Amino acid sequence: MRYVSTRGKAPVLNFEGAMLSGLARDGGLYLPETIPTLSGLNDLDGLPYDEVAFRVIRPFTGDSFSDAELRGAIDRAYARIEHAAKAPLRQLAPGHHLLELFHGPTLAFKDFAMQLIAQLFEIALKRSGRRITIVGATSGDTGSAAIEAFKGIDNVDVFIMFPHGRVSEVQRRQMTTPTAENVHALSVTGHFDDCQARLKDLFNDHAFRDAVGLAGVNSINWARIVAQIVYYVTACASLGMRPTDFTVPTGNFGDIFAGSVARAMGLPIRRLIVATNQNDILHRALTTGEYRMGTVEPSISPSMDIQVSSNFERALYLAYGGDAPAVSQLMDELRGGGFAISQGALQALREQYLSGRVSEEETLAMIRTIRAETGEILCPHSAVGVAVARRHIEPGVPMVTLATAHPAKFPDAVEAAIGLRPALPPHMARLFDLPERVTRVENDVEALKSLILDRRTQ
Ligand SMILES: Cc1ncc(COP(=O)(O)O)c(C=O)c1O
Ligand SMILES: N[C@@H](CCOP(=O)(O)O)C(=O)O
Repeated sequence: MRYVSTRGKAPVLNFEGAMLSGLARDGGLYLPETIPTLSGLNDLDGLPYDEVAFRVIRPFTGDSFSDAELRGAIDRAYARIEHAAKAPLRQLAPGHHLLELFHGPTLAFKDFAMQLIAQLFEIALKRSGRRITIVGATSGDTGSAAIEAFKGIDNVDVFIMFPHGRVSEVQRRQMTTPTAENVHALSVTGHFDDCQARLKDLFNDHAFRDAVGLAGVNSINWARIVAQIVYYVTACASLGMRPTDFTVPTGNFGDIFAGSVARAMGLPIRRLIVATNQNDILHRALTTGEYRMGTVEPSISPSMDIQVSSNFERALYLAYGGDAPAVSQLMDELRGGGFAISQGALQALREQYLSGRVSEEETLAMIRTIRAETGEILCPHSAVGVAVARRHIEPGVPMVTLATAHPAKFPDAVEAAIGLRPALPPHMARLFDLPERVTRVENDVEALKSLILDRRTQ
């Protein structure tokens, strides 16, 4: 399996190379040259999650990992997800199901991919003896999942940038309370897009990149996307492999893009619906054909307060028929504030994705409604998804909404909706008693570089 960059000017790599690179050297994102077909779809129902994960991920990894290495990594990763089904489906209403992705150690869907890639990084680094520096940008959940998954792993230093004052207190404490010396939480002035832009600046400085062995674990990393395909497969298997719709709370477009790869592998996914909060650039782009940046308004679903949606580049690459120069041109225009999608590409995108936007009031109302109707307490991101899904349910077609985080990660929003604060699970009971370790950093790439050079293990 060979991986190519969306911008067409980076070396073609195998799975391990693409995984350890994160962002391609030309600034683009890696994609496989072809998407493999998943055989035996009708034999998957009832199989353990780990077995389905092996069958889904194996075709992407090529000769990078032996079967035994991949199975071992999967077993160790998913042993940490505290639900027998790992990603259980819960019926909210006839025909509407919630795919619960928050039973991992940091209570968000990110654990599914992060736990696995930490295992794969460890195997690859042990084999090569290389040392790397992971830098990540987070609006709260990627960072906590990365710190949890990579803390204490040999040959890796981890630096996570989060926007100062714009993550929930639980998310911040998940990043600032671990004591492992190889992890560093950085509170950056600005918003998530600033963190993500600085991350790309670091990758695009090749001298720095090579000096520190820079690697990325955001969903710019193809290995993240691969691991996120698996739960679409288990959901379809549980629903009898019949045409099914999915609604996905969306920010960086990684989770929904994994759904489109699942469909390309042969899954009977009928519609993929992008659900955004008031930061609705993706909904506007799919509706109008114009991808134009405005200002980010902090919301009660902060993990989706994003304007530069990194994986949209992968979707554009496919919609433009693999025309890397066209994608590079759009990304240049994005630096000036936005771009217009060609008619042909817009039509191709609309064949792949529908979309909807949910206001703050609608999000709160949906948390209340679902609590009253079913007893389930949604996190605000999942509530955005459920609200959009309910506009699109059609008789006879199951709708699955991805529940991307546990409500206890966002107690203020939940309390504003239903007047109670959901309890953290027992393994996080001491979170508010632990001392925090965090460094304040300006939104400045040179300041970040010197901090990383200074703190990383030599
Ligand atoms: C809880 C939660 N829901 C939804 C999203 C959006 O997912 P994606 O960035 O893959 O679109 C995120 C952040 O990524 C998140 O943390
Ligand atoms: N919502 C995310 C933003 C980063 O997303 P990623 O999937 O690209 O890592 C977060 O919680 O950090």
